[in-house]
Amino acid sequence: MLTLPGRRCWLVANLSPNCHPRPQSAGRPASCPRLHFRRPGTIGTPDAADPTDSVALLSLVRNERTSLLPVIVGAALIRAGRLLACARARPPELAGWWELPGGKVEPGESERDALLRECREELAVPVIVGDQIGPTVPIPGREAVLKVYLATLVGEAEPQPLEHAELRWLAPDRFDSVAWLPADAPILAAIHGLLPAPAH
Ligand SMILES: Nc1nc2c([nH]c(=O)n2[C@H]2C[C@H](O)[C@@H](COP(=O)(O)OP(=O)(O)OP(=O)(O)O)O2)c(=O)[nH]1
Repeated sequence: MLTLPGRRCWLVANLSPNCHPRPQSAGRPASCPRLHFRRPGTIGTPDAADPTDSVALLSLVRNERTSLLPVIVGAALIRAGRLLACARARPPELAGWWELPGGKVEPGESERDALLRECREELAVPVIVGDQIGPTVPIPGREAVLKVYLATLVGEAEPQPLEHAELRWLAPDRFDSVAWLPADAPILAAIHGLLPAPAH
């Protein structure tokens, strides 16, 4: 059960496997029998949902099946068994820490589109975005979560550090040669498990 800022209601989720969402159709907004609204203090049959709230909330809940927190997306760009690591240049408190390229998902943007945009803005390269890798991780000190997707470069273009201090391609046995932002740790472990050990 969730409460929503500015909404004086509960959002109740029915997790029964027999409960299926109804798609949007002409003249009728999308609705989902899994989700109902109840005013505080009410029990029993759910209230009829306000359709405006319903659509807004469904888009939040359906937003890539994530939490209601804002999402920071990162790209695990892999080439020849190596991962692209990027040293932050700003703000001062994050400068020098290493991360995956990416950033905030803008309102109305899908997570994949945000990654395409961020890779263009930060690295000047087109990419193909694959599946999410590793867990969705809360970012310490921020009301946001980090989600990382596998990605591959399109064509021969070399990523440029347009917004970062430095870029490095790291083999799995060199992941710990740089200081990663703490939220990345479980995701790096998942990427590590995916890549073959380098031949020496
Ligand atoms: N891009 C990226 N951000 C990460 C990672 N790990 C991690 O904790 N973060 C944190 C650092 C920042 O607090 C936040 C990303 O914010 P940001 O300021 O880079 O996002 P942005 O580029 O969209 O924002 P802006 O500066 O353009 O306003 O997520 C990561 O691997 N990649």
